[in-house]
Amino acid sequence: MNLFPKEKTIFKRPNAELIYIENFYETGIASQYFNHFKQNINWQQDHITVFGKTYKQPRLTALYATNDKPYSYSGLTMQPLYFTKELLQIKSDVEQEVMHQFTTVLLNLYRNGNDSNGWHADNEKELGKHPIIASVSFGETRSFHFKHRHITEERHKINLKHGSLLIMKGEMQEYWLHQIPKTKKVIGERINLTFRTIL
Ligand SMILES: O=C(O)CCC(=O)C(=O)O
Ligand SMILES: [Fe+2]
Repeated sequence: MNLFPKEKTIFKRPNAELIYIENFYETGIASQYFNHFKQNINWQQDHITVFGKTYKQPRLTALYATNDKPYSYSGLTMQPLYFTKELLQIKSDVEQEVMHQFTTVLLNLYRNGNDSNGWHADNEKELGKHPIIASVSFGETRSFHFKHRHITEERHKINLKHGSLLIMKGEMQEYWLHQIPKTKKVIGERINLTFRTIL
């Protein structure tokens, strides 16, 4: 039980709302989760197809869900494994904060600064219109960039820290793109969990 109120930063932008909670998990707990997921998740390097060309994804991923619904993006279909006890605990912590139920978590392991996640929106049709996406980060801080599709001045960054929670809602996936760019800095690993709802 955390007796300190969690500090929330709310970014209200045209067609989007983001909420960032830096200390969602305290450092010690976040480090335990990092080590646990590093060892126990079924990490895979899948191939994606973009504009007819096939590439190795520049990070490792895994999919877990409370149902058997697959998740498809960039020409790739992932079949989920069933949630583990640790993933269920985090899902329940996040659900209490967001007041929304999730079915699925996509995990990303960025092995170093060369791993990345290119400009995209989480707008697959199985997520429904205007999905709520909750993203938990463990390990190395990485910069999360987001830009509006039509308003060029609307371009922002948030450093996603160890133990943080970022919530994306509203029309964000329709009007904005986001990415985790590569960095030339020599940095360690980062694990990210993005909770989604696929019914
Ligand atoms: O690693 C992150 O913080 C973002 C992950 C992401 O955008 C995704 O998996 O769709
Ligand atoms: Fe995303």
